[in-house]
Amino acid sequence: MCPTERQVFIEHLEHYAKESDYPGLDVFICTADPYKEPPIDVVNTALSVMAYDYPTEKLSVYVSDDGGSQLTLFAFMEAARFASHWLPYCKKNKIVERCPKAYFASNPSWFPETDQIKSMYERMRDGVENVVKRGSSSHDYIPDQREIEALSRWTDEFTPQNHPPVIQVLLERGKDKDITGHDMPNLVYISREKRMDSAHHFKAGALNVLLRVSATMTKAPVILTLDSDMYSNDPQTPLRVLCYLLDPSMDPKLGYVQFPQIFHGINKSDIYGGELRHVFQVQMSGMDGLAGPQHVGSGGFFRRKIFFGGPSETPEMNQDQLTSKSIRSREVLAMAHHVAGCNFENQTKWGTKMGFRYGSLVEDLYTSHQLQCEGWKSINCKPKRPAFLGNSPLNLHVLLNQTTRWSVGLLEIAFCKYSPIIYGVRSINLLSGLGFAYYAFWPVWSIPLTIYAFLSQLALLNSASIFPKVCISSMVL
Ligand SMILES: O=c1ccn([C@@H]2O[C@H](COP(=O)(O)OP(=O)(O)O[C@H]3O[C@H](CO)[C@@H](O)[C@H](O)[C@H]3O)[C@@H](O)[C@H]2O)c(=O)[nH]1
Ligand SMILES: [Mn+2]
Repeated sequence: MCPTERQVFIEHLEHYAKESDYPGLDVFICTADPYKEPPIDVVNTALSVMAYDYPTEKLSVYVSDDGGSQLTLFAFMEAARFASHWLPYCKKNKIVERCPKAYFASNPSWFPETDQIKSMYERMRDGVENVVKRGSSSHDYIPDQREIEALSRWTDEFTPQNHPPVIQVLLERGKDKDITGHDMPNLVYISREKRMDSAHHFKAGALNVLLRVSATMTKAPVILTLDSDMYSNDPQTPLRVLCYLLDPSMDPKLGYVQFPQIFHGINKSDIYGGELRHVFQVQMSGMDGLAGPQHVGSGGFFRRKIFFGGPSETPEMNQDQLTSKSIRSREVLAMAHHVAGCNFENQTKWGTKMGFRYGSLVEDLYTSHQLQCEGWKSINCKPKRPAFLGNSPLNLHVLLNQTTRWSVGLLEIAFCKYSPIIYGVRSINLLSGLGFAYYAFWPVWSIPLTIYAFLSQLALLNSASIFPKVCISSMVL
């Protein structure tokens, strides 16, 4: 039991891995509602990771749109065009802040092309915001026939809860080039199939579709999960992760590297405690001193294989590599649509032994507990410059909604057969298990807290004493 803080030296990475040996990286970004999570913010998150200091031929970004919204797809079509200017701009000028919204808001140093890039960004932003305000994209503004066809899949029968899968490759590396002629990373939009009569399992279901679709296209050994509002704040983050994953002396059971969620825009007094400092700054370092921190939904770099069995098992994955084929080829797209179907998981181990686990709204804690019970370890990575920055609830209504969702999800974990107090007590060390149990039973705190909030006032009104008198003998204890 020893709270752990770690440090890596990225400049030493080159001593034990050449750039050509870096593993592929698939980034998963989830969004679920174009009105609650504005598409321009999701686009900013995607652009910030597309501009990572990582070999472009190894980088792919997959966006899951559970809102099944034409508006989000339209925003990404615009983003793909803007990316061809933004990525070379960042790399040429060694920009650190690669989320365009944050960059232009930060009063950046001015380069000769900054004015032009800024006005391009503003044009894209205004275009996307106007389309969201109007509620639909007008085909007159779209120059590309392929894009018009993609957007015309939104027919009258198409609703967010009932629609076929939509998968659109917006950028393909090796084919699409930026304005300087360099490759751009893959960018793929996915809206999985939804039917009223089949369970979609919320975010866990979306992530499992991303796991499968990416396996038909790129199958990178390393995966990063991000919420739509968590943009990258440091382009060197994947290299930092490689310092752990490629370290020859590292425990081979290391399954994932977790970054804390850090929020921006919280007011100084943080009246709702939205910073969650006890979780992200204190408890995760403590868990790191045991078997490792839990996954916190966003900012987790996973080895793909951990979703297919324990460290000693041979992963039950289809080994046929499709990576040599174009991701726009008919075969690859047919397979991708097939695995994004809502009946694909029937009678399979998805959600029980494979992928993100179903059964709790807090799928991150639930899945990472089970992964640790299977023997996987994790690491908490907390660099000085936050790797990601996200939004936290800024009003009481959103906060109460989030707390209710978390409480329901945590109690689902506390009282199921995978409850940390009964499941894995032998395979995971006792203190780690207690750590997970502490989270799972966290909503129970509401009972003593509510009593404490009312009892003293009621006692005062009724002139009753609730505390022992100083003179009684038990007070000595
Ligand atoms: O059916 C769904 C529901 C949610 N999401 C996405 O999941 C993410 C998190 O959902 P949000 O509504 O923002 O929940 P929060 O309570 O803010 O999220 C915290 O808690 C979740 C549950 O533990 C974690 O998954 C998140 O990473 C963590 O930031 C967002 O990007 C959503 O777009 C989906 O993709 N499909
Ligand atoms: Mn959120």
